Amino acid sequence: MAEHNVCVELVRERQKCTFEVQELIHLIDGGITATEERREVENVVCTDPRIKDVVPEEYLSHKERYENAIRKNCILQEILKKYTEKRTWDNFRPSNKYRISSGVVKDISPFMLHTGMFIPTLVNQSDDEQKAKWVPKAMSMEIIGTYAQTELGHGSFIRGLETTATYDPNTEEFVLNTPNLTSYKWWPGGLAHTANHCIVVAQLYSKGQHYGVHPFFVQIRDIETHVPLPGIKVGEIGPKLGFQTANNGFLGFENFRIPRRNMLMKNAQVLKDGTYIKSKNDKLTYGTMVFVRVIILFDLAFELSRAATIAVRYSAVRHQSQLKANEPELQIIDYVTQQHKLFIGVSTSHVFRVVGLWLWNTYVKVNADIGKGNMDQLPELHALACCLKAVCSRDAAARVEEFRLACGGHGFMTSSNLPIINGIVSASITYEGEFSVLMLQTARFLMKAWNGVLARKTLTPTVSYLSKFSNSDRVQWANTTAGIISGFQAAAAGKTKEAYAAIQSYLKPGTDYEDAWNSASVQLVSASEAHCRAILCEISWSEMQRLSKTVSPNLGKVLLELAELYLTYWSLEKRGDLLMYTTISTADIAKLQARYEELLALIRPNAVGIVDGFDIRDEILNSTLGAYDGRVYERLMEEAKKSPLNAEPVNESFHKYIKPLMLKAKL
Ligand SMILES: CCCCCCCC/C=C\CCCCCCCCCC(=O)SCCNC(=O)CCNC(=O)[C@H](O)C(C)(C)COP(=O)(O)OP(=O)(O)OC[C@H]1O[C@@H](n2cnc3c(N)ncnc32)[C@H](O)[C@@H]1OP(=O)(O)O
Ligand SMILES: Cc1cc2nc3c(=O)[nH]c(=O)nc-3n(C[C@H](O)[C@H](O)[C@H](O)COP(=O)(O)OP(=O)(O)OC[C@H]3O[C@@H](n4cnc5c(N)ncnc54)[C@H](O)[C@@H]3O)c2cc1C
Repeated sequence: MAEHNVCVELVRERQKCTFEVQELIHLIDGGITATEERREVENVVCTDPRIKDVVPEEYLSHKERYENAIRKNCILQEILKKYTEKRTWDNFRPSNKYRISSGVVKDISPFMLHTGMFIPTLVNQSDDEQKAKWVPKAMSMEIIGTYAQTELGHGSFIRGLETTATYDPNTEEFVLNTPNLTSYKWWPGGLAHTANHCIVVAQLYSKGQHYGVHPFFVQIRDIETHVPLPGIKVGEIGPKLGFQTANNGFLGFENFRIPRRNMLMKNAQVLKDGTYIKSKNDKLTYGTMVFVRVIILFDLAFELSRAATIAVRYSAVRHQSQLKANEPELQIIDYVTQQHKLFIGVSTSHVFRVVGLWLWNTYVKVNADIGKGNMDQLPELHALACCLKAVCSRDAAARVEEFRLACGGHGFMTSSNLPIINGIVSASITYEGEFSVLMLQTARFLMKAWNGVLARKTLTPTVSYLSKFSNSDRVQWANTTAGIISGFQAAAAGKTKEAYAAIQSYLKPGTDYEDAWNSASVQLVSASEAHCRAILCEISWSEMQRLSKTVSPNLGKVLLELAELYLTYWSLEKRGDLLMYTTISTADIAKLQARYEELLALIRPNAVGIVDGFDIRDEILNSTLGAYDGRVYERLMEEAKKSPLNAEPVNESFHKYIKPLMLKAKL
């Protein structure tokens, strides 16, 4: 970016920066080559003239917006394919594909479920022969798919799904049916008019027996004409709070037949005569959801980095109010309340990225063990993925909303892109497992772990701290990062113990365990949250410490400041818990508050440099407020002028309605 076009505030901010921004960019990307490759492909995509919209997408009708999203995403696929053929991008991460898609359409790609869930399910749930047949076609986009699990009547409770797949040994086919209105598939992204195939999760019946939900590979449209196949009822579910271009659909089946080998058979099988071969673990059917819950953390870190870049740059450009009489109006970033709104969001993006990588590595290891037949660590991975997906999505939505508020009125403009990012992030609290539902899954694991504590068993690594803090009432507090982490673990242990005790207290004679569980469930969710916060604090601190040793001292210092800010912010937010479960005093809290304010001041000079370190191109930011040059007001006006209402000085509604109204008023 040519520095001469940059507004004076951002030039000054960049001069103040105490570390090398390029070094931070390489750290986030995973190396210099990775940065170069990402930039190369972003450059090719974002400078393609076919990608640029003449009319901003938010002015298009619902239908036009979808068609435009498809057109541009097809160009993106074409470019990516061409480049992948040309060279091997060893360092080009899958997450970069997602990142680039934000430079193509502002909202969600209708192909997201193809990449995010259809392909992963084919890879993880098909046997070798099925994989060889389907995966190359899906990878090359010869076929386009989605993941159809949720129904009108059931989303969370997968065992309650109603779509049936009944095996007919005479023809060696499954017959798919949608028995009720509530059994219609409802929500899958790209299902409405994009996909010609999908993974359908349905209740399996064979030889008159019911075997629970299983995944099936189903073609729903003709490959040539795209017309829905006979027996398929498919359409779009309509506008939503966000995800306008995701093309979410509904789907019903009427005696729709698929070959026997279209059941994904890596885990369970149905033989030609209808004999059912059970999976080693029936929860492996839920494997794609675990995978997606893990990668959602990267997505949240990225969306937070976009919102942070917009709000921090804008806050450096924007001047408002005088702190002292006769002095110039302050850059709003110099108000400490503004720093309080901004910097925790910046640091949270780093925390989610490093914890996301840790979770990804855990996932890879556990998955490799599962491949060798060892399922021992699956419950721990499931419990981790559930609470991290739930808490991080909720936190990310709160942070994006705070960034929007930090931009005042202009943050409410669609052209700021904060409302669209808000919609994208809010959706993630619900999809891939609703917040409370996932938190209660982790709580199940915690209750079992507490049984282990009582039985003096050795606990699995992520809950081993429960044993350490099981006996003491209030844990000794220390105003250090190690002390904070111990404090969070003590709070998690205390809450787990209390939730466990609450269940026991509700378990009066004649009360079922499930009812006692329900009565204690507010406490169970609270225990899950505390456990998750302990993990976020412990892992982010150890990872940021490790990373800080791999970079220059100046950058290392900034990374540690961001990590400490995260710990200190959450200690202050959760001071009530710390007062209950540790010996923290009011004097200790005052010290934490003082350190927090000190950290805000330390981060302040580097704030613009830190968000520059996310290295998000203007085309991917899509924001009038966040562009690299800081020409906020010019861009707001340029975008306003694009409103179709500004194409004519007098709108015809004046003559049709307003004038008659005014004339009637005169009478
Ligand atoms: C290098 C990185 C690459 C990065 C690439 C980045 C690219 C980014 C690109 C794209 C991003 C992808 C974005 C994708 C967008 C997705 C859009 C949304 C899609 C969807 O929403 S699909 C639908 C998702 N639906 C759900 O999530 C439903 C939620 N419900 C459930 O999961 C379950 O029903 C339940 C867990 C709530 C309950 O199940 P149930 O069978 O009733 O089980 P229980 O009786 O409660 O428990 C039984 C037992 O099983 C354990 N268990 C449950 N689930 C699992 C599991 N998944 N794995 C392992 N174990 C499980 C449970 O804990 C119980 O154990 P216990 O009895 O206690 O021992
Ligand atoms: C933008 C978006 C995209 C989506 N994409 C897809 C897709 O591609 N494919 C697909 O299959 N699905 C998709 N979904 C569906 C999504 O996975 C479900 O909406 C989600 O799993 C929640 O299920 P539900 O809607 O049935 O909510 P419900 O389960 O009905 O939740 C409603 C309320 O009930 C509460 N509740 C439910 N069960 C319990 C319980 N056991 N204990 C306590 N409280 C409970 C919840 O906490 C919540 O407050 C998408 C959803 C959205 C919003």
